Amino acid sequence: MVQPLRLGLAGLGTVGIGVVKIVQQHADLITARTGRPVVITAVSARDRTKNRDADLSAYAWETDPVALAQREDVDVFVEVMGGHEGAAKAATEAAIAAGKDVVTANKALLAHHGQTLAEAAEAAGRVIRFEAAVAGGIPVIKALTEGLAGNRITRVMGVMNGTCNYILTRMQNAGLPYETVFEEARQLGYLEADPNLDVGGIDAGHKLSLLAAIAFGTRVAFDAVELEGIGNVSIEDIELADDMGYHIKLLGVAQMSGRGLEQRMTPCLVPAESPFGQLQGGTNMVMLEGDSVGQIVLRGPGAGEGPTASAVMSDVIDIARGLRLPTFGRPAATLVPAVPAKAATPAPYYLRMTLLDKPGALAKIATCLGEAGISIDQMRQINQPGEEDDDAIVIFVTHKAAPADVAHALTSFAQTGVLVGQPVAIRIEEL
Ligand SMILES: NC(=O)C1=CN([C@@H]2O[C@H](COP(=O)(O)OP(=O)(O)OC[C@H]3O[C@@H](n4cnc5c(N)ncnc54)[C@H](OP(=O)(O)O)[C@@H]3O)[C@@H](O)[C@H]2O)C=CC1
Ligand SMILES: N[C@@H](CCO)C(=O)O
Repeated sequence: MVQPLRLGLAGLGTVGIGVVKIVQQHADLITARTGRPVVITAVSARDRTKNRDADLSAYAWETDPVALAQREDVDVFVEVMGGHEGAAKAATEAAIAAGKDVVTANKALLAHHGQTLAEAAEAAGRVIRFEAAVAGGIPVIKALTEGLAGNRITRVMGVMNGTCNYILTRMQNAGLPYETVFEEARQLGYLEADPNLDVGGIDAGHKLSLLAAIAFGTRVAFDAVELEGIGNVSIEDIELADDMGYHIKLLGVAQMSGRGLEQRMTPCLVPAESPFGQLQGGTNMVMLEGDSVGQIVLRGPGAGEGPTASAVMSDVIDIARGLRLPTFGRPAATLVPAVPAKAATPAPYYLRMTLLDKPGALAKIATCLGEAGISIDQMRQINQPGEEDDDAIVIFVTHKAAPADVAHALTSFAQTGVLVGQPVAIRIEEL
C-alpha cells in the first residue's frame, strides 16, 4: 500500500494557513501528481485558541515546534514560523537530527545558517528545500537549480521585496513623499513586524544571498551583501529621474567576475521602459543570465498566503515524488567560501546636488569630477520657477565610473564652498 507523505506544520500564520488550504483543497490533485497522498499530521503555533480560518481539528497540536519536528508520524517538517534564531533554528536542527526532510519559507534562517544546516541535512541524508523563501510564488530556486542547471550563471538580478516596490511605485505614481507612503504601507499591513527588514533592504538581501549561493557555487555570504535601504529615496529624485527616463528600484545584483563575488541590494536607477522599470506595486521580478540561455525574466507575486503556500507545496510535492537535490544545487561540502569583490563594477551614476547659483560654481564641481576621473554624460540645471533663489539644483549623469571615484568626487564637492546640503549619488544599473 502507498504510504502518505506526512507533514508536521510549524506556523499557522499567513503562509501556514495557505499550506493547510492547499493540502485540504487539492488532496486529489496532489495524489494524482505524486502517486501518494500528502497529509498534515500535526501542527504548532504559539496560541492554540486563535481563530485561524481553517479546519485544524484533524491535526495533533504541539505547543513546542521542536517536539513537532521530532514526532514519529512526521516525515517532512514544514517551517513557516520565521526568525533566524530561536524556535525556527532549534526546530529545524531537531528535524534534521530526527531524520526528517525540511521545507521552509524562512530566508533569514538560511541567509544566516544555510551552510551549517545544509551540511547537517546532507550528512543525515535529508533535504532542505526553500522555494518560498525567495520571491514568494515565483519558482526561481527551481529555475536556477533545475531549469538552468546546464548553464554557467553570469548574473542574477531582482526586485525581491514587494513592500519596497510598492512604496517606490506609489511615491512615483501619486507624487507622495516616502514618510506618507511608508505609513500607508504600515496601515495596509505590508510591513514586516520589524519594518527595517523591508525598507532597510535586509529581507531582499537575504534572498539575494541565497540565489548567489546557488548561482555561483559559493557558501551563503549574507554579510558580504552591500545593503542600502530605500529610506533616503526622495520624491524629488524619483521625479527628476523620471524626467530623464529612469525609475528608481531597490534592485539586487549578484555577479561573479575577476574581482570576486559582487552582491548588492541598493536603490538604483533603471530605464523606465525596461522590465524592471515597468514593475508596479508589490510584484517581484528576477532576471537570470546564463551563458547558454541568455537572459530569462520571471515575474509574479512575491508574497501573500496563496503565492507563498504554492511555493512551499512545490517543495513538498518534489519530496513526495522522490526528487532529492542538495540544498544549494550541489553538495554543501563543495560550496566554496565567497571571495567578496573589493569594488563594484563601474556604472554610470546619477548625481543631484544643490549649488550656490553664482559664477564658477558649476565649474568647480565639474573640476572635482574631472579630477576624480569621472566623465560627464548629461548635465541639467533646474532653477525653481518664479523663485528669487540663490540656489540651483544640478543633475549630472556620468559615464561609467568606479564607485570609489564617485565617493572621492563627493568628498571633494564638500570642499568647494559652493555646495548646499548633501549631494545624492545613485547608481544607474545597466540591464
Ligand atoms: N507572509 C508572506 O507573504 C511570506 C512569508 N515568508 C516567510 O514565511 C515565514 C512565515 O511568515 P508568515 O506566515 O507571514 O508569518 P506569520 O507571522 O503570519 O505567522 C507565523 C506563525 O508562526 C507561529 N510562531 C511564531 N513563533 C513561534 C514559536 N516560537 N512557536 C510556535 N509557533 C510560532 C505563529 O504563531 P501564532 O499564530 O500563535 O502567533 C504564527 O502562526 C517567515 O519566515 C516569512 O519570512 C516568505 C515569503 C512570503
Ligand atoms: N516582506 C516581504 C515578504 C516576502 O518575503 C516583501 O515585502 O516582499
